[in-house]
Parts: sequence; C-alpha cells; structure tokens
Amino acid sequence: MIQAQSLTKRYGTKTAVDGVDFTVQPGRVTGFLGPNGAGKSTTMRMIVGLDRPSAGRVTVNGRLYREHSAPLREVGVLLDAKAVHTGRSAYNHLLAMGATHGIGASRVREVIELTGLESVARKRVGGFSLGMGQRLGIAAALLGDPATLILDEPVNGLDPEGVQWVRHLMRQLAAEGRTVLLSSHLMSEMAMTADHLIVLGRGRVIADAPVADIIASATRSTVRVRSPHLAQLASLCARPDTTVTNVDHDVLEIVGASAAEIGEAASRAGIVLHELTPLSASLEEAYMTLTQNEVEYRTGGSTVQENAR
Ligand SMILES: Nc1ncnc2c1ncn2[C@@H]1O[C@H](COP(=O)(O)OP(=O)(O)OP(=O)(O)O)[C@@H](O)[C@H]1O
Repeated sequence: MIQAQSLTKRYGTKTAVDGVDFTVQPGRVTGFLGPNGAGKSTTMRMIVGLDRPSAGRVTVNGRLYREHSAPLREVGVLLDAKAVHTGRSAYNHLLAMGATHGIGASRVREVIELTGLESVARKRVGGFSLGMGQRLGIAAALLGDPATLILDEPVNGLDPEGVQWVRHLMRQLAAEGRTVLLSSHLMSEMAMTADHLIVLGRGRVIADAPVADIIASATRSTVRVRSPHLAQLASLCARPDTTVTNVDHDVLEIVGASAAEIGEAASRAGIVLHELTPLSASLEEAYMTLTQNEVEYRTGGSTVQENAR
C-alpha cells in the first residue's frame, strides 16, 4: 500500500506537487494519470526516495522508502528505462542489482524468462532497443518479488505484443494481491489495464475513483437509436435536458435519456425501433473533460499557463 499525506514538492517558486493525499490499495491496478507536467513523475520519485518532499510524506507499506532495509524486496520501480546505459549484459546487470539484496542467479534467470529476455540476456544493455530496455526495466522491478510495483510509462516503446504482455502482467500482479501503480498517457490501454485511477492536474488530485465511475461522472451517456420513423422519434425525445443528433437518415444519437426511457417512450407512441444501443463513453473522453482546465502546456494556444489557479 502507498499512502501520501499532504505530499508537496516545490522547485524554487514552482509547486510541482501541491499537498496531495491518496492511498494506492493492494489487489488492484491503479492508473496514475495527468497532463504533461501534472506532477506524476515527481510524485513517483518522492515515493521511492529519489526526491525529498518539501512538505508532507509518502509511505510504502507503512514506512518511508529509505526506512526499508531491503527496498528491492519491498518496492519494484521502473522510472526511466533509458537510464540504464551499461556495458554489462542484461544478465550481469540484474545479477549486480540482486547482489545488494542477496538475490542470486536463479531469481535473475526467472525474471529474464518472465520478461522474455532470454535471447538477449548475454548482450550488452547499451545496445538494447527501447522495447528491450523497457523489458529489462520491468525485470529489474520484479527482481525482489516485491509487494508493491511502481511503473512510469512501462509500455513506452513496446510493440503491440509487448503492450498486451505488460497489461496481462500488471493484471496478474494485482490479482496476486500486490499494489500496482502505473502511469501512462495511453488512455485506451489504461482503460483496459487499470481498476482505479488517480488523476493529477497541476500538482493536485482532481480524481481518485474506479475507472468506471470516472467515465460515468465525466461524460453523459449517449444512446444510438435506429428507426424508420425518425422524425416522430426525434420530436418524442426532444426535451430541454436532452440533445438529439441526426447522424444518419435512420439513426439518432440521444444524450440525456437512458435506453430504457427511450424504448418505453417509443413503445407508448407505437414507434418501431430497429436498434437501441447505449454507447459507452471512452476513458479518453472522460479524461479530456476532467483535465480540460488543468493543462499546463497546451497545443496551439497561447502556450504556458503556469499556476493559473
Ligand atoms: N528538477 C526540477 N526542477 C524544476 N522543476 C521541475 C523539476 N522536475 C519537475 N519540475 C517541474 O515540476 C512539474 C511536474 O513535473 P513532472 O515531471 O512531475 O510531471 P509529469 O506529470 O510527470 O509530466 P510528464 O507527463 O510530462 O512526464 C513540471 O512543471 C516540471 O517542469
């Protein structure tokens, strides 16, 4: 479990993380989202003791990271896979890491196999592709068989098979009861991988809820209706609180009424329906709505809006 209390980080006059409180629970995958510069990496760095909070605290399994006597066994971390530029082989790199914690060759071989690195394990890490580097970073995070995993953009640079592999691995680690905190800018991937989301915007928590709740609360449900009596149906559904859009000669999309309400109203009026489909909103839409006022670096606009609040 990871617990942040009033966690704050200031760099000079810039407040990167602004008094955040959250708990990352075991047994589920928690996605860590937010626009560029929202404070995700800074928060992750503070969790693992790479940055010192200006105020507040963050603990892993009840203790500050530096208080753990064998941190690799407590928390597995992938923060910057590109940071490993070494002349060592992947095998020797992992062996050297493990040596600090009494982790030997058999566990190194296990994580190499788990991450699909067998064929390159004896090659120099310096020559690894981005995807291989990510796999090695994940292998390093898993080395100590930790109860908590923190991974910043783990699918960055992976091919579709690799992305799917990470998804399954994260789900499996959470199912084993581990705490998994994962950041990614790929919303569709996050929607498939995470159970719960913590969303940061300009250093503050703007949402902390199950994925389904975030999608439901940040978007309005849309229902797609197909009927040979479209004009009648459109006037039946036109209410001050609904938006009715004619998307095809026989198709309406209605926002603000449920499929049940539309179906029952059509039935009472004797209108034949050929389709009645609730359209599920995407996490991407919900995320865009949530963060629309939280973007620090906006494309095409007048650029930077630092600390506008
Ligand atoms: N060492 C530093 N010195 C000064 N400012 C910093 C430093 N590290 C981060 N910042 C600033 O703190 C803010 C939060 O940065 P951070 O990297 O944590 O955001 P992020 O959410 O991880 O962004 P991204 O999605 O781009 O990785 C940004 O405005 C960034 O410029």
